Amino acid sequence: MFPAAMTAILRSAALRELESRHANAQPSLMERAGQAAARLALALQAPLAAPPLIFAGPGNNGGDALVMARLLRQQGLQPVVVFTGEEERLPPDARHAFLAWQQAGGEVHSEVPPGHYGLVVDGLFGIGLSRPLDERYLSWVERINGYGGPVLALDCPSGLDSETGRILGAAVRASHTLSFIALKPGLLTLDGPDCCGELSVDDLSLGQDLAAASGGQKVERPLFAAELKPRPKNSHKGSHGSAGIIGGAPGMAGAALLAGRAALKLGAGRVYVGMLERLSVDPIQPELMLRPAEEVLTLSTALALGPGLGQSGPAQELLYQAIDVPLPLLIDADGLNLLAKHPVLAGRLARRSTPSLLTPHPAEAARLLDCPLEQVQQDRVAAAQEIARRFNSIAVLKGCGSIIASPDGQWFINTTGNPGLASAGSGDVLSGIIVALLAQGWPPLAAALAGVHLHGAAADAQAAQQIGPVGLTAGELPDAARQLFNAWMPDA
Ligand SMILES: NC(=O)C1=CN([C@@H]2O[C@H](COP(=O)(O)OP(=O)(O)OC[C@H]3O[C@@H](n4cnc5c(N)ncnc54)[C@H](O)[C@@H]3O)[C@@H](O)[C@H]2O)[C@@H](O)CC1
Ligand SMILES: [K+]
Repeated sequence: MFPAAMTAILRSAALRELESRHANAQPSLMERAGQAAARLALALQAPLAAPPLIFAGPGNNGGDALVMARLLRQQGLQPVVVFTGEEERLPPDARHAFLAWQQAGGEVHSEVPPGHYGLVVDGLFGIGLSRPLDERYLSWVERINGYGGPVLALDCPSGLDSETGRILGAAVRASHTLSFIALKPGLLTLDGPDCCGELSVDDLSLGQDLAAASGGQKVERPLFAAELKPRPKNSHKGSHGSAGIIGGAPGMAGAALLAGRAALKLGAGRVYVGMLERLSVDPIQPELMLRPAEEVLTLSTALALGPGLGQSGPAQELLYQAIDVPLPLLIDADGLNLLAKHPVLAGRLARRSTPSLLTPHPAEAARLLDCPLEQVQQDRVAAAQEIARRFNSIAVLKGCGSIIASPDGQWFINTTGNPGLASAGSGDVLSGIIVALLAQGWPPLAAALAGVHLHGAAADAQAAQQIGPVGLTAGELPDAARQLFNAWMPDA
């Protein structure tokens, strides 16, 4: 198992609750945070050939930075501290750290003294950032980003909203971020991954409390490893389910074929593709069985509806019928747009007793929630949870740091993947991967987690060979995903 701290993601309310329960801990949580930061700085070694430049802000994040400065000084380093707050307005723990720094002989500066610095430490703001940066802080962030050497952000890169991953005016671009207690959603989604650099977590010895804390989890293989089962030698194609893909209106046949090819390569025993565009064979992948869409509804053991479906009358009718078939059902693309337009269909979906999965990108999510796109991106976790709740479905909100939410309130953030996935057809491949797992009998949440994780990991594997991120095509993903999936399987 992964240690809980590597996977737990807490929103600030849960973090504050944990912090207040440990308000009298010895050493204090702030002392532990400073120790962890000093340890990481020392481990980075090379940047310490010159003094570290440590920015300490007006709150407890600044307090962490001041503890760190004191501990580095004890190690014989000569940190230079720039303090941007007001001493008399510091919260108690940070004020204590401020006085301890002074008692240890440290000085605080209000401007950066000229000199050469080996490492810049960003202790301006953590989870307490509550409004966009003003001119003064914009200019501090610009200075930090213009420095050019390694930058270690404490808890969260300043300017990044740790709840949501939004940049509030400007944000520090760190080379390393050390998150305290647990991960935060904003580090993993939207703009967070571009700001954090190499992300690590120190649980400040609260690991025991994390399992009980209410929050989400980073998607890691142990979450679905129980479903990675070697195949019995005595297998036949009927043993591995039949994935059905419905979509492919005239002019959009490629979407359904991509999903079908992905489903085939992720191990569905049979793949039926029911297209509105009547093709008789996929010459690239003749294993795909192309059938009238209505037939696919009855032949499959799991369904994905939407890739290239269009929003015609027949498309709407197919969605209506698919909702009524008691099989695991994934809905993507125009299937989602139809759901958003037709509340009757949405109501029927929410009342289904077999599992449903929705895989919107942010614009589709906004249509489902009938809200502006910005509202979805302002809080991606909340948006995914609301879709899951409203449609009684597992929701996969795609984008940088895809969010997976289930109707029972669980939520997850996936961190595999790269900009190579931001291209046409990539979502169709994801649908194909997930429906293949559903067809093979995977529980729906495990199928969604594994599918999203694998899809991203396949893109990462391609990028590692310079087949991307620029120019990675969706058609190149299924082979890479297949290779990884087989590598992840335990030996028989
Ligand atoms: N409270 C605790 O027990 C612990 C807190 N820790 C640290 O404390 C941080 C949270 O501390 P705080 O709640 O004090 O919050 P921060 O230190 O993140 O910032 C809050 C301060 O910044 C000001 N502020 C917010 N947005 C601003 C803006 N845009 N421009 C100018 N000023 C702004 C607030 O008025 C407040 O003074 C965590 O991220 C973590 O680094 C750690 O030491 C672990 C323990
Ligand atoms: K920070």
